[in-house]
Amino acid sequence: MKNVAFIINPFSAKKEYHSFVKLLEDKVENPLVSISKSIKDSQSFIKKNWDNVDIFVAVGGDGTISTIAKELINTDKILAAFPAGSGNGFARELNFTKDLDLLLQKIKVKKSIQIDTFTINERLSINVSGVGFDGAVVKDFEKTNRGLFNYAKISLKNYLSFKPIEVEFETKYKSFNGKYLMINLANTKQFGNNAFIAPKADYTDGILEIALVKKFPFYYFAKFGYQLFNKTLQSNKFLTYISTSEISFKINTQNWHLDGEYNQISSPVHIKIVPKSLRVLV
Ligand SMILES: Nc1ncnc2c1ncn2[C@@H]1O[C@H](COP(=O)(O)OP(=O)(O)OP(=O)(O)O)[C@@H](O)[C@H]1O
Repeated sequence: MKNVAFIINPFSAKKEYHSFVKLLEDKVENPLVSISKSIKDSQSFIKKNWDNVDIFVAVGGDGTISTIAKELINTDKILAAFPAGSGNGFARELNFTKDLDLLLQKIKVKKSIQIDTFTINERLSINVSGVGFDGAVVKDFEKTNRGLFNYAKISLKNYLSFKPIEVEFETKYKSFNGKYLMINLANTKQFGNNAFIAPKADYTDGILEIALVKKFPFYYFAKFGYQLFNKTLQSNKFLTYISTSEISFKINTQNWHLDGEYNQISSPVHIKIVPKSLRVLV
């Protein structure tokens, strides 16, 4: 199998990493594999193999996929994924599964589509990013050994004491000014683990769904959770959506997560969709 490279993040994919390589070697003769110990490792591997690789397969979670996507934006190179993270939101939305045979079949056919990505003060996001409560949760979550259980535990622990963030939008959207639990920017429908924050999001429409979530009473957690996993948040009274290709606002926190990775971003923020900027294997 020529022109394909597999970039494995041994941190997100620690459980599957050795068995994945073994399985790959059983099915593909001399696969081009890189075990990436850092984002820099991935970047230099991609640079070194740029001319002889058409499809870069990220083996890891959304954070890994995002760091590899960054190198492929606005080029003809194709991104693929073998999901091995804790949430795998992007991989789920783009129909990447743990079925290696299926992935190899798709690689053979080499069909791709161009999807939107977006930037927050020039930093790239491909899936769902957010500020406020979930930014703070991700900050604490990164100190644990990850997993859905730790995520739920940290969320509940932080919730009661969390002070809503204050947001002041540009003139066009000033009617949305106010205090929020969190603001999520959704290019695809889900955070990961089939938690659908924006059931109407479409990664090919040139539009970003901005989910504005008000702080709800603690007893409401179960209902919010139910609707989140049931794709019915659209009707939730604590939630409003703005559909736009570009937006700016001032905000009194720097706690963001970009595709699930904690980031500090200074206010004001400018968010912009980059239409059809990433080629993805389908
Ligand atoms: N290309 C890369 N090479 C090595 N490490 C990376 C790379 N990209 C990201 N990382 C680091 O690996 C860690 C885990 O990444 P990743 O987000 O892929 O897994 P996850 O959090 O388990 O999955 P998910 O985002 O789907 O929940 C992060 O701390 C991240 O900074």
